[in-house]
Amino acid sequence: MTPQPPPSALPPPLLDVRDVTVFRGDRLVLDGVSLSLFSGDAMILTGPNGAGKSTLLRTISGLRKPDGGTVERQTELAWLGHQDALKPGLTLTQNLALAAKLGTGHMHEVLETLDLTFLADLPARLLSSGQKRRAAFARVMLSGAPLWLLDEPTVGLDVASIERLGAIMAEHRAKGGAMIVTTHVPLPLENTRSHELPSLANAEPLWLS
Ligand SMILES: Nc1ncnc2c1ncn2[C@@H]1O[C@H](COP(=O)(O)OP(=O)(O)OP(=O)(O)O)[C@@H](O)[C@H]1O
Repeated sequence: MTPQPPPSALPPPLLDVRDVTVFRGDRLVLDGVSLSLFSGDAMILTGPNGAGKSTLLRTISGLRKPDGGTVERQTELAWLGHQDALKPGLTLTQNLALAAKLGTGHMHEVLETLDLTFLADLPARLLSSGQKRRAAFARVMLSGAPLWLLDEPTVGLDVASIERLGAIMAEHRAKGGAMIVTTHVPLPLENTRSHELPSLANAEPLWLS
């Protein structure tokens, strides 16, 4: 007979970050950061400019390796960086075509949800900065990934768009997704957890032994 887990056993976290240390140049930016993320979680990553929020998200995403510690995840992720990464001469739909092909989201649905349908055939160079940010976020939705790493998703967004983003995030969590979000403005999200990164900017340069 297959042994069953005890009824009280918690499911494993979608993401488990243990004692992560990262240097940039000769500076220690992340010093032993640990956090876990479970299905339905929304974690707000806070800290002053330069505290290492983007560095942590890039490390979790696998874009850079930690100098110490481990990052374990049980699921696919989608990462939204500072750059919107849209090709100016391609239309919005053309820009999103690859993400739609590789992911499980539906282009029509995602454009509608983000109020981008009326811009679908416009070259990206003609989009406003807030529209570009929404377009970049469309890639995250198109991926269908359960784990979202969102680096300042609200930059350039108006109040209505921030409200819409909050609703999208809440729906993602309700479906079992999870996210880490860096932001310098309050988000319309309930029951969030927060993780504050201290600024190590004034620390003496250190070297790995
Ligand atoms: N390529 C690089 N080489 C060396 N140092 C870097 C590099 N990129 C970033 N840094 C440094 O790493 C530190 C953390 O930067 P990071 O962008 O992760 O901070 P942040 O908390 O996201 O800041 P912000 O709130 O301004 O977006 C900063 O001191 C920055 O100067």
